[in-house]
Amino acid sequence: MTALLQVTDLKTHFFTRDGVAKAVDGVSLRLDKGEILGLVGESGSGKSVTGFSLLGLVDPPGRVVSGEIAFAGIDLVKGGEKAMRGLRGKRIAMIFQDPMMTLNPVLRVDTQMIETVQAHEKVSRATARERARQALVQVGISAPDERLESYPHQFSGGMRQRVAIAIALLHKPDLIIADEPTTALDVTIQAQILAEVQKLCAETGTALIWITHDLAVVSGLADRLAVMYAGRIVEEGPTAEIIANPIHPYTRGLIASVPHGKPHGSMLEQIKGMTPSLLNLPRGCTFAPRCPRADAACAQEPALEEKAPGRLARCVHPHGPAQMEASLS
Ligand SMILES: Nc1ncnc2c1ncn2[C@@H]1O[C@H](COP(=O)(O)OP(=O)(O)OP(=O)(O)O)[C@@H](O)[C@H]1O
Repeated sequence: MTALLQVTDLKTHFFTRDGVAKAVDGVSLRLDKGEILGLVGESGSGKSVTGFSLLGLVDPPGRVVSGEIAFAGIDLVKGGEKAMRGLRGKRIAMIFQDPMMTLNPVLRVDTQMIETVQAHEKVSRATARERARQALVQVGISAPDERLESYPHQFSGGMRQRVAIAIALLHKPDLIIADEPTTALDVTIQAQILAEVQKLCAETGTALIWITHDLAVVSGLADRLAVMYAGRIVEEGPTAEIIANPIHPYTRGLIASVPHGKPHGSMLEQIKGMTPSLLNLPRGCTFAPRCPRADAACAQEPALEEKAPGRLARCVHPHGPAQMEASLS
């Protein structure tokens, strides 16, 4: 089956005065129709830049230097801004952490939503308004007629994010890229929005890339996880399998630092050390200086390899089921 999205060896670098920051350095991803991928990693690992690259939204001093982004068979890197402009907002939509990246503070919600519909489709204002109304209902906003006549500042943070999600859904996109959209919201609202987005994607067959530093958020949402570290994917596979049995020591560290499901007051583990500066990456495995398993073999840069069926990891000392059991007992 042809993938909806096939990213191959994508490199997006920032050419700064202090040197070249390889924010995305050889990322490959595949996403099928309706699939949900969680892109996780600590701050600065290159998750957002990956998302922005897929939408052609990387600004100088950054640029996509090489690789291929095939969306529904269209090469977006070769096609450049022209190919992207026809898809962005229509077949590929983005939801940002700050809904005000989507919303215009000085326009009423109906004006913005109607304009969004009419930007890609020749429909009457009344039809566009009805579509906007339905989209608000879909994301759980009650009294949609009244809400349409409001300005963004008249909404709570959670409601504003729902409106931004409704805008992303207006054209029933094939793919939504969501960059930490619930991070600023309290946990109850987060859970509600996650459940709604999951339901909407299932209903419409929309694929989703959910970018987050919080493994707990995506563990119940994503079909597959891709874990990023210093611009690269270090582990990829089905969510349930990764959570139950992480292969890469970094993923294992991320899981150990999640409070979810652990008794109140229990100690959480921290991954030692700091994320490295992209301008000064260690040679070989970039995680080695923080890794409890590192030894001389890690001086060689590991490749992303299949360690078990459907399970990829970039590590020469991967955890396996046997070691997992031994270390947990
Ligand atoms: N405008 C920029 N100029 C220079 N370097 C940048 C710029 N934007 C991003 N970078 C580099 O890319 C790296 C990855 O950034 P990115 O925003 O993708 O990280 P992230 O994993 O999404 O983290 P966060 O959750 O904090 O956004 C940054 O650490 C920085 O080195």
